Amino acid sequence: MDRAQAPSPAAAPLSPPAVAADSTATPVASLRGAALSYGDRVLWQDLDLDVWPGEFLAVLGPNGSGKTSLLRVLLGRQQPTAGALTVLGHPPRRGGRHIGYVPQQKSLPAHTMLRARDLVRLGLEGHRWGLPLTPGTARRRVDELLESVGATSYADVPVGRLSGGEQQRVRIAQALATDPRILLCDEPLLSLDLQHQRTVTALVDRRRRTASTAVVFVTHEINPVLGLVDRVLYLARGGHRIGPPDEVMTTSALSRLYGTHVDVVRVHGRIVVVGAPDAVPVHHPTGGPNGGGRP
Ligand SMILES: Nc1ncnc2c1ncn2[C@@H]1O[C@H](COP(=O)(O)OP(=O)(O)OP(=O)(O)O)[C@@H](O)[C@H]1O
Repeated sequence: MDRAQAPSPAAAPLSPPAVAADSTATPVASLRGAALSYGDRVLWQDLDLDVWPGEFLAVLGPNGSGKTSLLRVLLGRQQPTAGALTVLGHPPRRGGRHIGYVPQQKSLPAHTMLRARDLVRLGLEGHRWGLPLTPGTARRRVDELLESVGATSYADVPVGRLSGGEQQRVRIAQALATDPRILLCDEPLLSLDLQHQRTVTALVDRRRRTASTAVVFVTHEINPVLGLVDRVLYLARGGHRIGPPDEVMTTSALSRLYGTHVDVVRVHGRIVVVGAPDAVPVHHPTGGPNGGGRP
C-alpha cells in the first residue's frame, strides 16, 4: 500500500467531538504533521490530531505500532522526528504540570515497603512548584485522592502486597495528584479482571466528566471502554486512522490500514477484529515526495 492509498490520515485538524462541543474550547494537545521513527523504521507519520478537554481518545494498534512511544512524546520524554506539537499550549517537557500519567502496569516488587499513601504523596510533591505543602495539607490531599479511587482501606499497606487491581487504583490516584488536564494511560487494564477493569474505567471516566480532563487511553482491547470512547486513533504499519469507533473499527478501514483483509465484526455489542497481523512489520520509507512510501 503506498501513501496515495493510505487510509485518510486526518489531513486537516479534526473538529471537537461532541464532548467538547463548546466552540471556545482549545485543544489540550495538538499535533501537526507529527512523526516518530527509530532509525529508518517509521512508527507513525503525518499525524494531525487535536485532543479536546473531556475527550476520551483510545489509542489502539498491534504490538510495536508506537502507542507507548506516542505517550512518551506527549510527556516530553521522546522527541518527535518531525512535525509540531503542543501540550497545554507549550512544547511538551518532562515533568510538565497538569499532565497525569498512568504507566504500563508492572507489578511492584513484593518487597516494596512504600505504602500506597507514599506513592500518592510522591505524585503530589513531584509536580509541585513553589512553596512545599504543609504536612497537614499534604496528608489531607493524599487522603482525598486515595478516597476518590476507593483505596482508603489499604492506604497504609506496602504497595508490593497489593493486588494488581489495587495497585492500579493507587497509580491512578498518583496520576490525579497533579490535578491533570490531560491524563495519559498506558494499558491500565492489562491483567485486570472484569470487575477491576470496570472500576478503573469508571474512575478515569469520572475524572474526565467532572473535571473535563482529556483522556488518552492506550489499550489493546477496545471493548472494555467502547461505551466511553469519543474517538479512536488506530496505529498500524506506519499509518494511522482517526475517528469515532464506528468509522475506524470497520472491515474496510482496518483492512486498508493493515494492507491486508481484516474482518471487523460486532457480536452482542462487542467488536471483534479477526485476521489482523499481530506485530508490525518493519517499515522502511523509500524517501518519496511525501516522506516515504511503503515497501
Ligand atoms: N528508544 C528506542 N529505540 C529504538 N527502538 C525503540 C525505542 N523505543 C521503542 N522502540 C521500538 O519502537 C517500537 C514501538 O514501541 P512502543 O512501545 O511504542 O510500541 P507499542 O505500540 O506501545 O507496543 P506494545 O503494544 O507492545 O506495548 C517497538 O518495536 C520498540 O521496540
